Amino acid sequence: TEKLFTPVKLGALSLPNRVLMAPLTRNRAKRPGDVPTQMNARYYAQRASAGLIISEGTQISPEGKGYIDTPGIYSDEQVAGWRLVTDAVHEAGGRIVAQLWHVGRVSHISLQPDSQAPVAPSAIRAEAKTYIEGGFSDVSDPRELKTDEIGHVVEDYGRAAKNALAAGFDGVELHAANGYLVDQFIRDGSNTREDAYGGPLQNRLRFLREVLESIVANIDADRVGVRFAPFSNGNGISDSDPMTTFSGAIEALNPFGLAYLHMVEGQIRTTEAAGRAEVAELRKLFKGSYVANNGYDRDMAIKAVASGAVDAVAFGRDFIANPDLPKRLEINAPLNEQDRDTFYGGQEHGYTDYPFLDAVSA
Ligand SMILES: C=C(C(=O)O)c1ccccc1
Repeated sequence: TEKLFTPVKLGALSLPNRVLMAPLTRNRAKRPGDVPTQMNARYYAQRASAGLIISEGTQISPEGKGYIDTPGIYSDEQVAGWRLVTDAVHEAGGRIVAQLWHVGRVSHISLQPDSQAPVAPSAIRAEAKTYIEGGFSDVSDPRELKTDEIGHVVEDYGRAAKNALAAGFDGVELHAANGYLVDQFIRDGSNTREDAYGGPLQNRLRFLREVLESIVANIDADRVGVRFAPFSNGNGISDSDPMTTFSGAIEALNPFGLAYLHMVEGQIRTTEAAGRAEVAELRKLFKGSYVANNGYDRDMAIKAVASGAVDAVAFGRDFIANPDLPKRLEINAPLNEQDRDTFYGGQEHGYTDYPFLDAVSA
């Protein structure tokens, strides 16, 4: 059988196959309090045949929220809600890690505590939109985090990792991609700080290092993954030299002994550039398991894993529409049509009502 459908160990995580469910924001947490629900549990349990499920981004604090109805992982009620999800996934024989998320400047004052300005490394507004009550909106002007505030955000990541374990997750993935807070510190287009967190690359990587130290103080490093998107300009992020910046970022990961590096290989939400030469060069720098993402289809995924350069492939939108994606890929069955109108927000329709193959063939 193709290597894509064989077991793999990513750190301490033993997976039955290499078809992973990528993190997918679905904006279906319960109000008030951004709490995961039984409906979320059903959605994730339907997809338990994934080698590993990476949860949707879950904000580590109220300030870390950037879109309407995304779930948090900082309150007791949210932890109890996530417990419903992990129990359901485990009962269905699956494995799931929590993607720890802080949006930084990609937010709106209507989503912030006391309608305050979103926080960021520097007071530079992102050329980005978010969705709030009533629809899309430009993101708000952020304020710069004071040097002595940064430690509190670092602690919020550690607490979120502890909460993820308490909620029954098998591990965590640090969201360091797609122009959100960690990415904002790493890149020179969004970080113009003049303290120890800005300027030279090693300073811009300081926040990443401190956040990882805070996380691995609460959960074993071989249960921790990191997601980068070196070549994406999504959410208005930019860097003057992505290859140098992310070579340094990947080298900063190596001492931790992490479970995996997850890389969006091109522009987010497009399919260009997967497998580009620079990606192969960055891949070689990471001394650990590598999860590839960005528009892979069945043939590309089979080839990438068979080549040995890629240990697993994360599929996003295909997993929205196909709860039994690993089986469909293995037997090369047709995939369900994706309904983009129900990707973000709503209830069961377009969430838990996509058909399984046997339902279709019966
Ligand atoms: C968490 C997201 C990301 O990483 O791009 C996201 C947020 C809103 C819509 C789609 C995706």
